[in-house]
Amino acid sequence: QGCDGILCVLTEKIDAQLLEAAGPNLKVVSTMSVGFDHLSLDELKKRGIRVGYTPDVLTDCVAELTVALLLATSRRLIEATHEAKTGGWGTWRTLWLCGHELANSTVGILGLGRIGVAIAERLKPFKVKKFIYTDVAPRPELANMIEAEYVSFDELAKQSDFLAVCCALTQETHGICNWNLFSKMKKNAIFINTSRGGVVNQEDLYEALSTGLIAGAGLDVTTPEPLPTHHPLFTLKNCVILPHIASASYTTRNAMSALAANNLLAGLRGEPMPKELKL
Ligand SMILES: O=CC(=O)O
Repeated sequence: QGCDGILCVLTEKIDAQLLEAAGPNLKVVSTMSVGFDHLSLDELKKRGIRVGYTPDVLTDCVAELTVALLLATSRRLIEATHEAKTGGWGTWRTLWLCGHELANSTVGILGLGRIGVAIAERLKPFKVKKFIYTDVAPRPELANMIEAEYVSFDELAKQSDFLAVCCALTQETHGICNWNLFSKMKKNAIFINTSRGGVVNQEDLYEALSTGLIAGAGLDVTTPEPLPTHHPLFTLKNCVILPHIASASYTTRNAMSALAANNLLAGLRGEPMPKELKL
């Protein structure tokens, strides 16, 4: 109540109720995140409150984690360490713990932005054959950087050996990764999500993974967060779940903190913010 600025993280909902409670002094909301689906932008705009966020500084870190999660899922690393530790490691067996490799594969990106480009740049040296992407419209400047081809949503589903979700959570993308998508994907496909849990219909994903419709999924984000430990997805060997750590390096979290603080201070002083969200 009565505060001039709010610095928040992605788990804190900034909605009408909170803004009402804060009252008319509130000038700026600064979130320490690139995502802003936890902010009611209409309500903020209506009240003339400025918004800061932290794009760019986390791109490399998030892309790196996405590649790590993709490899952990496709090469079954979590299962493998578990087997090694718990006595499952017997004689060398021809097809034991086989996974899927990136060489000669098609990688699909759902929502091509800075992070999608950074992921593709990192995957290219693994000898990926082709990058494809879909978005609301073609994004030639970004796509040219990674020689990615624009395809329809259906083609993305059909052609991808690896599918990385990199889009923001909006009304349009809510639940977009559902049975319609999974049922068109290849049996060997690996689904990776480091954006927001809300883009995935988790019941459909569970069905797809447990019936072998797709080969595996790596999720850094879920609904809800934390995902309850009894959630069915945790029972699946072909589902690797991380606790939303994509930007968790010391360097990146320090950069995000500093940027969020500087956004807040600039907003309070009525100066241009280093990274302001245009409302
Ligand atoms: O998920 C993390 C972020 O939005 O920064």
